[in-house]
Amino acid sequence: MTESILQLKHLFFAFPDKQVLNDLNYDLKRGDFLSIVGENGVGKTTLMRLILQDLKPSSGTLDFLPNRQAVPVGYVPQFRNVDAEYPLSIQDFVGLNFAKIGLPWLTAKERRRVNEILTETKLFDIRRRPLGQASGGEKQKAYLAQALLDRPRLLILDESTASLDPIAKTELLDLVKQINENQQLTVIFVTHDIPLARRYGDHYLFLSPGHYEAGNISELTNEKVGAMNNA
Ligand SMILES: Nc1ncnc2c1ncn2[C@@H]1O[C@H](COP(=O)(O)OP(=O)(O)OP(=O)(O)O)[C@@H](O)[C@H]1O
Repeated sequence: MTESILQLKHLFFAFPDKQVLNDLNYDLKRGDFLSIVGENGVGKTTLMRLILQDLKPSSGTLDFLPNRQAVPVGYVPQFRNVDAEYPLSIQDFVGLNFAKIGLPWLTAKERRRVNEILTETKLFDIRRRPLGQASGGEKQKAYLAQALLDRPRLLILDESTASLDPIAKTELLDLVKQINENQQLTVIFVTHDIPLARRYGDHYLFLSPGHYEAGNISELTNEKVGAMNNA
């Protein structure tokens, strides 16, 4: 049986003036590609903040297995444009996570890892291009490369494809799916795009106010999306 890497049990979360998550239960398995969908304001970002331990559950548990240290988490944010004057090259940007205060250069081993990840994300040939002059899709791939540098076991794509053009969306998600399948990287893909959620996900978690549903991606039918959104 596939091992679990994250278990949510009776998870409740409320901001002082707003109940957001109600008794959420989910068992995330290693190597799964989980699409999380739901309308604006249902709590998708809140759930990511709980997983990233930026917020604490009001009650219930959220456990990494076998423990938190064993599950490094990578995070790719929503696309934000980088100023055209941004001075770092793509390779320096990707290597930023290795930079240490007072020691701004990388060791040979770190440089090798940066090159490996640039190759894996198909950025190697344009590694010297200033990030500010890269296309939207290339910038987002650079964020992906940065998130993969430390070999996460769980990758969160937090609306990371929103505002990319259709080709860039497909390129980014094809890359992630390849790594997901070849390296058993577990992926959480938060999106408003139901067709993309279906195309890449193995399972889905559909959040709606005060309610949720989860299942195999084939069960995420148009009828279900309509019914959940009107519930
Ligand atoms: N810091 C906060 N304090 C109080 N309420 C908050 C805070 N952050 C979010 N909320 C509220 O909690 C609810 C869930 O917000 P959240 O951002 O998790 O939703 P979401 O599903 O990610 O929405 P979207 O799809 O628009 O990104 C919303 O009603 C939001 O207004």
